Amino acid sequence: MLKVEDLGYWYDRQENSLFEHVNLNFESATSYAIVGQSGSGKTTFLSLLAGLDKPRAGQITLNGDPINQIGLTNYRKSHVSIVFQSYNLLTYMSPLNNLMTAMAITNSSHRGDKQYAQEMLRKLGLTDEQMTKNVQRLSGGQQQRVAIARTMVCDAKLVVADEPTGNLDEANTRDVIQLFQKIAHEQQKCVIIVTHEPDVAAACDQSYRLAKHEFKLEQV
Ligand SMILES: Nc1ncnc2c1ncn2[C@@H]1O[C@H](COP(=O)(O)OP(=O)(O)OP(=O)(O)O)[C@@H](O)[C@H]1O
Repeated sequence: MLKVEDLGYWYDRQENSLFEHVNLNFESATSYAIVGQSGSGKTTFLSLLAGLDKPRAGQITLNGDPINQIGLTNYRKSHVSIVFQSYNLLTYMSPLNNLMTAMAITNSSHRGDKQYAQEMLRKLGLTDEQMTKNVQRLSGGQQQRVAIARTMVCDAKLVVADEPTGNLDEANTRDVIQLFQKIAHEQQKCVIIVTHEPDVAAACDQSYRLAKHEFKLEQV
């Protein structure tokens, strides 16, 4: 589904490239962990996959089409959902309105379907009362569930997450991993998670380690 071809990246004034000649395939209905030492370039790599930045070398294709030809704005809107460590919800809105807004902006096939959004939030453990109050009044675990529900109501087949469990306790981390597995296997999406946590990486179907400027497939 998503193919990384001869990818290279370096920041201006950086002496060495972060990575070069990276070739990887990411398939639908599969979850992937990206692990590696702090500063090795995991977040940078994810930002290229999400179309937030452009590669210095090589290209990324989605079902055979280079993402720069799809157009990065269009690619981000229609093909990718992003989950951040800090949730990145619209803080002046309720969980329900966060989902309704995301469905409208991304032109989801569920656009305008309030019942569907409520059903998803209920599935993720939010009560009817919680889904209509301001998101800032929810716990971190609940807010991350809302961020995950947001990816579930959008049609994008690629879900990328940067340290999605970084602010969560063990129980919430376990729940969140299970949700990502469901998104991969039940919604047939491609889920790519940058993580420092061995338990999160072990729960994914495949794991890649970024080390010494290249990615190695790691058995988990
Ligand atoms: N905007 C930037 N300009 C210059 N250098 C940057 C920029 N963003 C990141 N870097 C540097 O690039 C390297 C890789 O950063 P990146 O955040 O991708 O690593 P990471 O593996 O995700 O790290 P961590 O695990 O600590 O989050 C680091 O040395 C970082 O300091």
